[in-house]
Amino acid sequence: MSESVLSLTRLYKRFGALQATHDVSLDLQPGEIHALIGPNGAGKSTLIGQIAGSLRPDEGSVHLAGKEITALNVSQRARLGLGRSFQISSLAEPLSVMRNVMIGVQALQGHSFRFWTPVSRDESLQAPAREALERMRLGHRAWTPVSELSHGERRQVEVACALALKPRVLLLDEPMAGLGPEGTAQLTELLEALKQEVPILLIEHDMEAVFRLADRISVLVAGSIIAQGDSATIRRDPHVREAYLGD
Ligand SMILES: Nc1ncnc2c1ncn2[C@@H]1O[C@H](COP(=O)(O)OP(=O)(O)OP(=O)(O)O)[C@@H](O)[C@H]1O
Repeated sequence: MSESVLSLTRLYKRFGALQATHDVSLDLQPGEIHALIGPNGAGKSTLIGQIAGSLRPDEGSVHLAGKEITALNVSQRARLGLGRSFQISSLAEPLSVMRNVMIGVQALQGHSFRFWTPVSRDESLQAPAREALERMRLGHRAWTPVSELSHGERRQVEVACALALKPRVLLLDEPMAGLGPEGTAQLTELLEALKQEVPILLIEHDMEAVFRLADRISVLVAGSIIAQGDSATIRRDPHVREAYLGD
């Protein structure tokens, strides 16, 4: 196997008496989509926090492209290539799609204002934003206000915001939530095309999308990984069926 782009090693996180993650290890290989699934309260958000840097694990380590990032904060991790989209949309509704993506690039580049070039014409912000929008097939909507987009298009903009920062890894938190069948099918197709360039850790409740997209699946129940494997293995695992999928 090639070297992992992202690896979590024996992560523990406790809130008072509650062990929210318990000895969680998983990794993400180049070119793959690794899905993390589990019932409500399983610890998925807690794990995402430990990967993204908003929560510090009590024990264990996180490596990105071979470098230990366990002690780094959210923006340091983002600069090293940890890209993420959020469960709750953070787009600015009145602004154009392009402007929303550019704001993200600007924040990462660390120049919040410039003397000579108006932000809207700054090519160092526009070029990566445009490229990310093209990859999400949203080039034709670049100058449309976000308020006029469909729910599915907003999700694509959110992924574009993460992509414009040229991440090594994408962490996607329930990207299919609230999408109809058409939006889900379109995003599924886009993510399938994207994974060769940027491996994806996908947290998702839509099991049809997970089984279609994921090269590997980890099942988190009550803070512990109870099974890991490809779709076929996970579908027939008796513990997973009992704890999560139902019979
Ligand atoms: N800051 C916190 N303080 C105390 N308990 C917490 C905190 N964050 C999460 N928990 C608890 O940890 C457990 C795991 O929660 P978490 O939100 O990580 O699960 P989840 O799998 O993301 O759930 P969902 O799918 O509903 O979002 C839950 O019992 C939750 O109540």
